[in-house]
Amino acid sequence: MTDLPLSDPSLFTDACRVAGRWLRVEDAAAGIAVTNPADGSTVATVPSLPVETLREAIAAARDAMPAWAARPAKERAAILRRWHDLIVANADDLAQILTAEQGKPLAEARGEIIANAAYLEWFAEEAKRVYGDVIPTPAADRRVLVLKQPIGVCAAITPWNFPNGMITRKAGPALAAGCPIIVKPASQTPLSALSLAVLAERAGVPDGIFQVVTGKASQIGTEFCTNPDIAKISFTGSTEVGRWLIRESADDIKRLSLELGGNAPFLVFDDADLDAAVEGAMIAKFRNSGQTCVCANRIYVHDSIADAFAEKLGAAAAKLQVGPGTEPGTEQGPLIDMAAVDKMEAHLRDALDHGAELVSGGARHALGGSYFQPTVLKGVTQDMLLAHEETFAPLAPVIAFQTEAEALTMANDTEFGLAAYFYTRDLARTFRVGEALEAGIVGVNTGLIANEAAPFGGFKQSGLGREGSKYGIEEYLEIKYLCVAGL
Ligand SMILES: NC(=O)C1=CN([C@@H]2O[C@H](COP(=O)(O)OP(=O)(O)OC[C@H]3O[C@@H](n4cnc5c(N)ncnc54)[C@H](OP(=O)(O)O)[C@@H]3O)[C@@H](O)[C@H]2O)C=CC1
Ligand SMILES: O=C(O)[C@H](O)CS(=O)(=O)O
Repeated sequence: MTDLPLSDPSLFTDACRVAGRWLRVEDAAAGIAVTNPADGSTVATVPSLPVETLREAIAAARDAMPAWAARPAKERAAILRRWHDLIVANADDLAQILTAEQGKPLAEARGEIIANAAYLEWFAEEAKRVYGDVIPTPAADRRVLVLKQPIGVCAAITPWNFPNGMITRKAGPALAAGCPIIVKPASQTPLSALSLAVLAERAGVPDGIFQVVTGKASQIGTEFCTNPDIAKISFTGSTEVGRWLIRESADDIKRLSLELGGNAPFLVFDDADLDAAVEGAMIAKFRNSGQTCVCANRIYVHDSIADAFAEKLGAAAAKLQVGPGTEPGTEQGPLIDMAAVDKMEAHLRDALDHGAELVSGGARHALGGSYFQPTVLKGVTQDMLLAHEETFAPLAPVIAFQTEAEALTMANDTEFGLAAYFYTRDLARTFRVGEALEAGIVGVNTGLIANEAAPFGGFKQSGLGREGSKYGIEEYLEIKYLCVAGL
């Protein structure tokens, strides 16, 4: 079935999980080939399910929900916890599967899996703490009781950049709240989702509660948006598709959580620890080959240290070992596809044509395919393309600024507002800048900001809702109050 070096080969499956059955390409009219970006080889072919099968999955979720929601939270929590433990125990195998379809280095794949399995553990705990309220009312003979109830059948549409983690982030709170969830993973990276379904079954997640469907995105998206049995859609991906989901689901007023594009600014003030800022920028920019929604897209550095910062960043970037994710020592894998390379080159060319200077990198990598040299530019200005569009690739542009006010104006000059970062040792500036940045997540003296205890999500066109933390489960709950009279 696969030549990947797995301790447990049964974790690798090309079958979708629908209504308690495993459906292969033979059960569908067509298949979707999954390609290894490291060498272009075909890893597997998953089914392109017809809409009738998708409707079956939705009906199975609807039918399975009452029993799941009625189980004591402690029981749902125990199942989520078991699923978490199985993921952690099998993290090496899951990393192999992830790297084979996505390209990131094995260590990063493992990191993604462990860090995001933590959302299952976190929400297993939160399941037990979905508290209501008793509210005093203006009438002496009445009380208002506030209950929180599961929102209904949920659908998740997830991207290729975190094929494992974006699923546990959504499934954790949904299942904890008492909701079933149907996941449609990215067509480029469905195998991680399918392996999670194998482990969910082993953990005791009942049939219909966690299902994975693969197929034509627009067809699945339309069904999710228009099927009356779907109450909520949680999406991570491009802003364009996020807007489409809002429009398409408007008639049914579906609940939506949207984690969309970013264009994160990374500010380095003249009082910052320069080496720490370089280290943070390396993580915020080059993790996952620059393909994270919280990637530092624009690096603003005080004019007095901009050249020194660019040289240090360029030197660090030039040292990154580029190669197949499975090769020991690899720090940057291939980009997901050639379209990603084209976008990187368009941004690079535009910057160079308008006067930016190359500090390091700047070309496709000798390995060919979608490998690209980690690249650092200086002398970048705010009018260049890369200051306004998410590059989603290993391109680090350094833009000099003179004053804090100017840095903030440039940082906030975007329709996006997911993440922002800044480096300073000045306490007053920490609060001033932290409060002024228009972003849902602000990293202060760090380039790594996500964890299960924190609310992850954006301002402006970066989306709606939050994942993780005590706030994350609210996205999967409805508030109801009982007005009890005649007391
Ligand atoms: N916020 C983030 O983490 C991410 C941001 N992006 C940004 O988006 C850009 C484009 O990446 P891309 O992969 O095209 O992102 P998309 O938004 O197209 O894809 C993300 C997910 O949405 C699905 N999808 C696409 N069209 C529809 C539709 N009409 N209805 C329902 N689901 C749909 C995809 O399915 P399928 O794979 O089958 O097409 C995939 O599962 C990136 O360069 C980056 O800037 C991308 C990925 C993640
Ligand atoms: O791209 C994303 O969705 C996030 O960047 C993943 S992470 O930063 O939370 O790992």
